[in-house]
Amino acid sequence: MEGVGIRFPESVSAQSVRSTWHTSSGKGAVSVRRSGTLCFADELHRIIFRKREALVAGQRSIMSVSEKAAKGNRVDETSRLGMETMKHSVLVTRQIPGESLKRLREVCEVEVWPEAIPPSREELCRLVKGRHGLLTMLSDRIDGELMDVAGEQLCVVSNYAVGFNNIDVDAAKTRGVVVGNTPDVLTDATADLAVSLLFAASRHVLPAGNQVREGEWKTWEPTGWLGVEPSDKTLGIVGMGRIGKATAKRLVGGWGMNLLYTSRSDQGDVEKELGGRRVELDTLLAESDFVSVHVALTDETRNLIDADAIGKMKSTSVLVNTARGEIVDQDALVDALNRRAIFAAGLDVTTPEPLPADHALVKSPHCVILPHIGSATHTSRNAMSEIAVDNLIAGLAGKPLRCSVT
Ligand SMILES: NC(=O)C1=CN([C@@H]2O[C@H](COP(=O)(O)OP(=O)(O)OC[C@H]3O[C@@H](n4cnc5c(N)ncnc54)[C@H](OP(=O)(O)O)[C@@H]3O)[C@@H](O)[C@H]2O)C=CC1
Ligand SMILES: O=C(O)C(=O)CO
Repeated sequence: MEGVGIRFPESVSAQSVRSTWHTSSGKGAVSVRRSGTLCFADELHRIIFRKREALVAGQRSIMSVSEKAAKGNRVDETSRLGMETMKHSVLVTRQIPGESLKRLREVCEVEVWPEAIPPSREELCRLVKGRHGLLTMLSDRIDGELMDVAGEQLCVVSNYAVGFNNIDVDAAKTRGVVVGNTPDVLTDATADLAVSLLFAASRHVLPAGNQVREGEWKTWEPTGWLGVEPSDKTLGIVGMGRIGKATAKRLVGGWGMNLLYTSRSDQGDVEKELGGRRVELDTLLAESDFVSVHVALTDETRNLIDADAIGKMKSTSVLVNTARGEIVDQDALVDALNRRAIFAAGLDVTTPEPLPADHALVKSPHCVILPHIGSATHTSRNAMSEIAVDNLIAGLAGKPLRCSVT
């Protein structure tokens, strides 16, 4: 019997290759050489040579079936065989830093969207067709419709972010698509930025700096640019997750702030370590001098900080948001800042992103807005690339993701 030249790893037994082929194709004699090459009987051999495309499609469906069966983190031999015998096709929706894409290219056919601006919905729909995996950005909306456009073979979406509100996780689950994210490695960078925003907003850092740039700095003013200080004041952390905790550690440890926080889950360790008190949101807003938002964006947290919530804050307080723009009602925030109902705000996230330059928040002298740069350090972004690629490769192989949200 002649060999068709499809190699499989030594770790996969000849018997399992034979039975995998038989159960998946339902026909065709097969033999397995010691060299680790799968060989087919004549007729099938000819078919395969004439219609190589069909073989690839067949293997794709083997993969798709086996990976859907492998949900629940089971790895089966078919998946491993598939990894060895075919090249998956993946789309990376933006250039990402670091070397990890080289690793991806060794196991997959990789297309990277080359532009700095994300693909439009229409372009994304065109690009995802036939892909087995997607490495996506937080600006890409990955919903059931898009997954259907991609096709049944899609098995993994690896988000280049810890937040995954851009992905319809339920739609992914029902389609047997696993979803990964990149937690932990960006926690310090994002907490550092939350603290930077807190100071920038409370000390007018940007408008004061602009005065110098614009040649408007006339003299030292005893009453100019007066701000507020965090030392010994009360910090309110909305959402005591990884970044919330890291932000609290910096401000409680460094500036001796008192800590209030909201959390659905018990955070006994935070109370022990930082002496914080878990309270209802209303209490936190009313008693805090600085409020920093760190909850994930979900249907329950959308507009969590609305006009009513902002109305409970002290007129001397500062609001910081590094989580997601949709968590804060921006119209209510504009109104509060204009009325000086709160002292200032520092935002790394807005809705939409980018926020138009003529938006009232951009124009407000009491609001500092950054272009969503919380995780933008070499260390964090390189580490995010590594995790995102690890997630993608694991998902294609039907293995448990390094960081999974499904
Ligand atoms: N600006 C930037 O560049 C970055 C922004 N982010 C944003 O920060 C967020 C937090 O990241 P991270 O700390 O790593 O995530 P975590 O999962 O550790 O923390 C998320 C927090 O959100 C809370 N939460 C989740 N769902 C709800 C809900 N329905 N109602 C109330 N609270 C809820 C969780 O509370 P509970 O314990 O009660 O479940 C938890 O405290 C990300 O989701 C992302 O949106 C992240 C990185 C960089
Ligand atoms: O990871 C996230 O969720 C971000 O917003 C950017 O790193």
